[in-house]
Amino acid sequence: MVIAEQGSAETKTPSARSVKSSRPLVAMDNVSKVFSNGTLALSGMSMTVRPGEFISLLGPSGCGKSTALRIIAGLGGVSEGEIDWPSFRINSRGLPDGDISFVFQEPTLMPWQTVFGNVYLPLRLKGVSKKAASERIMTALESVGLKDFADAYPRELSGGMKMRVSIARALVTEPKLLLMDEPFAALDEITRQKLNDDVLALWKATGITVIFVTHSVYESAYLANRIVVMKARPGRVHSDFPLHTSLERDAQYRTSEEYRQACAEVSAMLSEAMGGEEH
Ligand SMILES: Nc1ncnc2c1ncn2[C@@H]1O[C@H](COP(=O)(O)OP(=O)(O)OP(=O)(O)O)[C@@H](O)[C@H]1O
Repeated sequence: MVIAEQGSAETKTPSARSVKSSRPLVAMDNVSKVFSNGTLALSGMSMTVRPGEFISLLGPSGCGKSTALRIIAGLGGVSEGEIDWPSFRINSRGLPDGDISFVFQEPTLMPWQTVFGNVYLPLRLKGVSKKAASERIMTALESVGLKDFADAYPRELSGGMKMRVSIARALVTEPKLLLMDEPFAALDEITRQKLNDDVLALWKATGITVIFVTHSVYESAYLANRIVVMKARPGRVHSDFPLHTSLERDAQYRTSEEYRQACAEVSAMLSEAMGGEEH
């Protein structure tokens, strides 16, 4: 059995690192979101995120995954319920200050800036001089394998490399929480798999907490040590469970019986969340 019982106290990660039951990073409590056009995107969504977790937020299109992620990032308010950031500094607007980075589906790079200049942006906005930022920028670029491309312009990079720049830009501020909204959906399968491995390596190396939105059962079963499946219309949590594996998540894992079983079980959970629809 790959999927552990819901609420199991210990969650093994790909590297068998155990997530300590410490103070949550973020807690969504009974959150509802109604947009100004009347769309009820979320209703009664609750989810607690603990340090060191790699959570995959999985659900059908339009179920409110991005909305939930944006609310966690402080990019959108709630209509009802509460969002609590017990581990973050809170600014005068009641929002977490720094410590959270967002990677979108599009790399959203500035074409007139070099790779270095793009990664510098969040530090520049914080008032850090280029000289003082330089080492951190180069470390972030090295962590995504782009140290030799600091002087290149986005037009000179492949889609996968642009996404790596976007990840380096998110990491350069050394955030506690990395929010990723279907970051690899537009990439070819091989590049996607490579970037999945890179994100796992970064997660293991830094101990950062990740919430990763995806449509893909395969991607979520490969990456996450906890899966939150959302139900649509209005969006809320359908199931929330840790994903145990005794294996390293690598090329061998992709062809293992354990991964096949994990995919089958996550897929069954997603079908249940969709009321038995095909996905
Ligand atoms: N700014 C907005 N104004 C009005 N409705 C919105 C807005 N943003 C999202 N919605 C609606 O809220 C619902 C949830 O959207 P959201 O983008 O969060 O879903 P999602 O699960 O991330 O979808 P997908 O997987 O297709 O990206 C959808 O019905 C969407 O049309």
